[in-house]
Amino acid sequence: MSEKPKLSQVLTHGRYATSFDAESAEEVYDPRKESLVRSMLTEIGEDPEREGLRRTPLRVAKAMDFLTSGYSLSAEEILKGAIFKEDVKEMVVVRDIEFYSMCEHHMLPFFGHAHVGYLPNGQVVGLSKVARVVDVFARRLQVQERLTNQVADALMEHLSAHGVAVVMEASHTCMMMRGVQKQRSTTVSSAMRGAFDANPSTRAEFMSFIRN
Ligand SMILES: Nc1nc2c(ncn2[C@@H]2O[C@H](COP(=O)(O)OP(=O)(O)OP(=O)(O)O)[C@@H](O)[C@H]2O)c(=O)[nH]1
Ligand SMILES: [Zn+2]
Repeated sequence: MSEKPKLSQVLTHGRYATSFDAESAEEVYDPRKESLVRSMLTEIGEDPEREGLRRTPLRVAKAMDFLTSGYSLSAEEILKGAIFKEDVKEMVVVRDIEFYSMCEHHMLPFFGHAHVGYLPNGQVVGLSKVARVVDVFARRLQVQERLTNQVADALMEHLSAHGVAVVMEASHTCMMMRGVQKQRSTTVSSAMRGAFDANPSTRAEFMSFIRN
């Protein structure tokens, strides 16, 4: 795709197309969001017309759409068609799935790794879909605890598994760049469902997999 599309450019998530304002010959993507970003730039004392910032409202609008694209996706859509019968009973763990989300308090990034385990009940899921489900919920405004629970509940619902375990470890830039300014603290959250909740040895096995 060329840098400057002739008339329109459909983004990968297909929500908006870019076009050109005939009068100013400026690329336009989402006029309302771009206008809000321009106002924000003015409010913080910047000049939205200076060269380095001219395309910033458009870039920010596109970035925000990507970072919140999880609202228009569902775990069900991702998982349906990716679950297949397999006579497996042993625990499956996908670990170190990197994710990027935004805290709903400050709209600043928090990011880290998710570890997801499940106990199959006669069917397994395509492994990439586990990571995609993490992204569906991460690309929204979140708190880490809710994100962790949503991933666990979605997998539990659609896999008909004996159990699901999710552990997330993240750094919150709202605690690093501002506020309490703690650079090295990380937050760990967990959600245990089914056998992982009921059975300490199942939970311990999962924890041993993600520690090594
Ligand atoms: N539980 C939880 N809290 C979060 C998460 N992300 C950010 N927070 C916290 O949300 C809280 C918001 O509290 P407020 O006191 O309203 O915000 P604030 O005045 O900006 O707080 P400080 O960050 O302490 O300056 C802060 O303690 C943040 O650290 C998260 O994912 N989970
Ligand atoms: Zn925050």
